Amino acid sequence: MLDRRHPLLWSRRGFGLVGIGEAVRLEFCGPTRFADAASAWRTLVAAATITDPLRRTGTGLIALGSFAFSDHSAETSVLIVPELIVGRDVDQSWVTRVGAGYPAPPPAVPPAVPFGDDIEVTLRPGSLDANGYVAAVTAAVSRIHDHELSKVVLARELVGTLPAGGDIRRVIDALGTRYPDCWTFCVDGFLGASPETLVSVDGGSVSARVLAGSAARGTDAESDQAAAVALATSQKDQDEHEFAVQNVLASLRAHSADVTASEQPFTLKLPNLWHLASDIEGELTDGSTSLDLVRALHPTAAVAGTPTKTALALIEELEPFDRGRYAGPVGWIGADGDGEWAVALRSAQVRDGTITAYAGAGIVSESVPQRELLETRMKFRPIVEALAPIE
Ligand SMILES: C=C(O[C@H]1C=CC=C(C(=O)O)[C@@H]1O)C(=O)O
Repeated sequence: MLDRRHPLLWSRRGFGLVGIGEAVRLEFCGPTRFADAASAWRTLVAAATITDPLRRTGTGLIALGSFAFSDHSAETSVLIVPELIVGRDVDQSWVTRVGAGYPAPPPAVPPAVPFGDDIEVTLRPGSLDANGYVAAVTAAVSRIHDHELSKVVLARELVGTLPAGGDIRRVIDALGTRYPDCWTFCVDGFLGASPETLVSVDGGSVSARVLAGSAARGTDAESDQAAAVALATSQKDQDEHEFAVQNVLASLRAHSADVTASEQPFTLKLPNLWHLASDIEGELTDGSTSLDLVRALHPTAAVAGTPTKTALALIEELEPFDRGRYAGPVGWIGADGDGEWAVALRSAQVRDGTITAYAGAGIVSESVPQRELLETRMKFRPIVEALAPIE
């Protein structure tokens, strides 16, 4: 189903949107990228004639989007309206056709093209190797001890070369199969499987899933359970998590008077690690679209730090690379403004035969640099393993 050359996908469990072709491509950059995208989307929707007899999540006119993390990134942020959208939920499937003429011609879903050969890519450190990362974390901890900030999220990249003609649909398929509880996405060559919902808007309700605080899975049932309990009771992880929850609540309060977080974080089990997680819910009071809320929320403390401005400045100082779309918002928006956006974690950008994967860790005053390095290694696993042939 996925377009081999330009796969466009958003999916989790039984829900999925696949885009084929590009009817409209909108590009944005710089500090105004979210505001520009929100306003461009309103303009586009106002000019469109939409026939949507099903009127359910993901039907009608939609755009898939991916945004750069930093205001200063050289990476473009995009909203792509596919020519053809194939949607699926647990009980129904649909096809939406987008065209310049009206009425739109009947949808013709192209035949599925079989996957190409297995892909095998070895990823190597990019601009920050293991020692460089440990040094950056050490520097960050000392800045936290100097009371410049409370938390900063530091990332590193791994880089590899895709074999000529490599079919990245294999990578996307592996991510979706191994991480069914994560958002599997691919937009404009940027792909991944993220466990973190930045924001979801559905018929006036807003929700988010905040993640911060991680632990390795155990090697057997007993040690796995012990790892989850240790995470749930670790003061360091609780503190790191609380920064992230408070940050999201503060951003959403302006748009939802009754927004609340689950009383205690819970432990979320993923194949590669445990996370501390909190679900946040509320009713929207100001008619914001999902893109308006993306703008209000990004960057959260789970990917930047606390306070945000100081953390962003330290990231620019200590990370010798452009994060591109890693840790930026990725997702979709519909004509009514509803939509689902994830924080683009466990992700990689594919461009001109090169694949760059990213992973980071939240650094707080008790952080041990070598442990944070190991944590990033675990967070690379989804991408690293999706790039290895199935055994
Ligand atoms: C920055 C990443 O994870 C964030 C999300 C969940 C847990 C995190 C942590 O425990 O450090 C990070 O804040 C990443 O996966 O690259």
